[in-house]
Amino acid sequence: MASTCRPLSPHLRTLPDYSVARSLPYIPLTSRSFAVKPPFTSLSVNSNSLRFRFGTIRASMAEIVTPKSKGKVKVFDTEEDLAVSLAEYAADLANKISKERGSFTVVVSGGSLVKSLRKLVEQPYIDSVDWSKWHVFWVDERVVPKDHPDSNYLLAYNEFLSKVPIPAGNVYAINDALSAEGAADDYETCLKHLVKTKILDQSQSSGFPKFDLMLMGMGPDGHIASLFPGHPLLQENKKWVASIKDSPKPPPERISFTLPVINSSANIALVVAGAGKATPVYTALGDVSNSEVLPVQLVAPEGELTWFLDKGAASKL
Ligand SMILES: O=C(O)[C@H](O)[C@@H](O)[C@H](O)[C@H](O)COP(=O)(O)O
Repeated sequence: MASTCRPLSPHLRTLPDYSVARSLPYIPLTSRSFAVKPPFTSLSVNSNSLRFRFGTIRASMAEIVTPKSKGKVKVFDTEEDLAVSLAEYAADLANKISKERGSFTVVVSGGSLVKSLRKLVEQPYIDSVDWSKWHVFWVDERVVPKDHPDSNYLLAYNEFLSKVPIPAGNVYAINDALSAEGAADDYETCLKHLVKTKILDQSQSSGFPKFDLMLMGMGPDGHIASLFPGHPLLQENKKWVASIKDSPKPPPERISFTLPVINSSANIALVVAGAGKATPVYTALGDVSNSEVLPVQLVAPEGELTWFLDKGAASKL
């Protein structure tokens, strides 16, 4: 069956003016030192320079290198610094991959992640990124109409998509006319079609789709996407997209990429800010052996994993 692979719903189809937010933020350069505890193997403090048309801004950052499977960990003084660096990371990756492959497949979550993408819609990226190559997906979506305040699509549309010239046909929102199960199947069919047409890569080793970049948040309980601690959906190893009707985080009905899809990614950025998430961050990155493995601890992509943390989220490391 051909997927509807819905782009923008009709009432949201008109993209507003995206030539927005051209003002430069002021980010003070500060220095910071971090103590290194096992299992970290090294730590460096440096400053990230971003050259803008009108000058240079700097974001202060410490980088921690963990044992390979835990990825690269970037710790920023502030969430503002984090957002600056995240924009540079995403734009660089997008430009490199778009040139190599002619398309760039990027997946976003809901939640605070979307706000952390705000620097991508500013200069220099608004002009320097080839937005026509972007194909945008959701790692999870709440099964609500697209104009519902709980919709991850609506959130991304308001904060990001409406501000950049990504072609409407490259935005793959769920079909909100279907049940959770139907929407998950439909989204999976959509992905299969995109693999066939070579817009979306496929992992040689797992056979699951291989997205160029997944940008994901993490909940305070260590959940990622709509994969929650102790939930049977964590065991799903055949489906690409699954439905859930008992999400502990409201609303209860959602669809989610499964772990094998997440872990087939070429790049994953886990973006976590705030002291309220320090405990699961410590569980995932510190030298902890917990009895119940958190979903975030199961993130182990084929490619690169990079954590973007602010100092609140990193405060227990
Ligand atoms: O639809 C959702 O609920 C999200 O996709 C979810 O996985 C989110 O990313 C985390 O819950 C983190 O959200 P916060 O960053 O807002 O805590």
